[in-house]
Formats: sequence, C-alpha cells, structure tokens
Amino acid sequence: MQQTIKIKYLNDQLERLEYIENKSDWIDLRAAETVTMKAGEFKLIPLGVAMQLPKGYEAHIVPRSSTFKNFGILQTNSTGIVDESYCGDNDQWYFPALAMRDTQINLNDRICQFRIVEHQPTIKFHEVDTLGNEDRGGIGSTGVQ
Ligand SMILES: O=c1ccn([C@H]2C[C@H](O)[C@@H](COP(=O)(O)OP(=O)(O)OP(=O)(O)O)O2)c(=O)[nH]1
Repeated sequence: MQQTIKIKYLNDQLERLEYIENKSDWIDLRAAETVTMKAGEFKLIPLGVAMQLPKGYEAHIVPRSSTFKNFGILQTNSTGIVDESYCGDNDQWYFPALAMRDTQINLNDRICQFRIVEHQPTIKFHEVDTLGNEDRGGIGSTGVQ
C-alpha cells in the first residue's frame, strides 16, 4: 500500500525527503540549519518540513542510531510524536537536542528518522477493585540472565 504525504519545505537549500526502498522504511530527516552547541546546551533543531499526514496517522521521530556517535546529541523527548493536527504551513518539525559535548551540526546532516503510525483505538477506562489475574512480579523480577 502507498500513502501520499503533503509536504511543505521551509528551506530551499534542504535536500528533499526520500523514501528509500529495501533498506528501512523509516525516513531520514535533516537539520535545516547549521547549529553549533556547547556541552549541556539545549536547542530545538529545525527540520525544515511541515506535513499533512494521511488521515488517521501520526508520526514518530527518533534519533538515527549513529546520531550520538556523530554529533554527541540526545533527543530530549526520546520519541517525538507529531500529531495529525500539526499540519499548518508553519507547523515545522523540530528535533529537541541536548548536547553532551561541544558540537556542530551542519545544514542537511541527517540527524533523525520518522515513520507514520496509525492512531490507537479510542480508549475507555473501566475501574475495578481487582483485575482477577496473578501478579507477574515487579520490574526486574526475571533477573538479568
Ligand atoms: O520531537 C518532536 C515532538 C513534537 N513536535 C511537534 C509535533 C507535535 O504535534 C507538536 C506538539 O507536540 P506534543 O503534543 O508532544 O508537545 P507538548 O509539549 O504537549 O506541546 P503542545 O502543547 O503543543 O501539544 O510538536 C516536533 O516537531 N518534534
């Protein structure tokens, strides 16, 4: 199945996004400006794109596996969630970055990746006194090996 995403680029110099077949279905995103950061500094790095996602979908943004090795930055929200309603011309996507060392990220460096994901079903909470199941054990109860 193929989906179409309407995309608006906010920087003419930004390389256009590409879905690369047979590699990974995650799509790399690029820094839309050159950014220098000091160790300990936080910055929202602009990704230079705004999109209208397909109806019923959201997008998840995570770092590339090599991002920390290459740039020494961590994504402060671990996973970025782009809501379907975040679809205006100026609803630019950002990468919230914490620098662990002095670093420079250049325009068009690929720093993170995204995929689209269908929304979960609507959820209703049903409060009970007991769930009626045996406890599985606390976090870490299965040991390390
Ligand atoms: O890594 C991210 C995470 C979010 N967003 C954009 C898309 C998302 O739809 C919007 C708001 O994100 P979220 O709802 O997670 O943030 P919030 O802190 O709850 O802010 P808001 O009050 O805008 O909802 O910010 C990004 O560009 N990058």
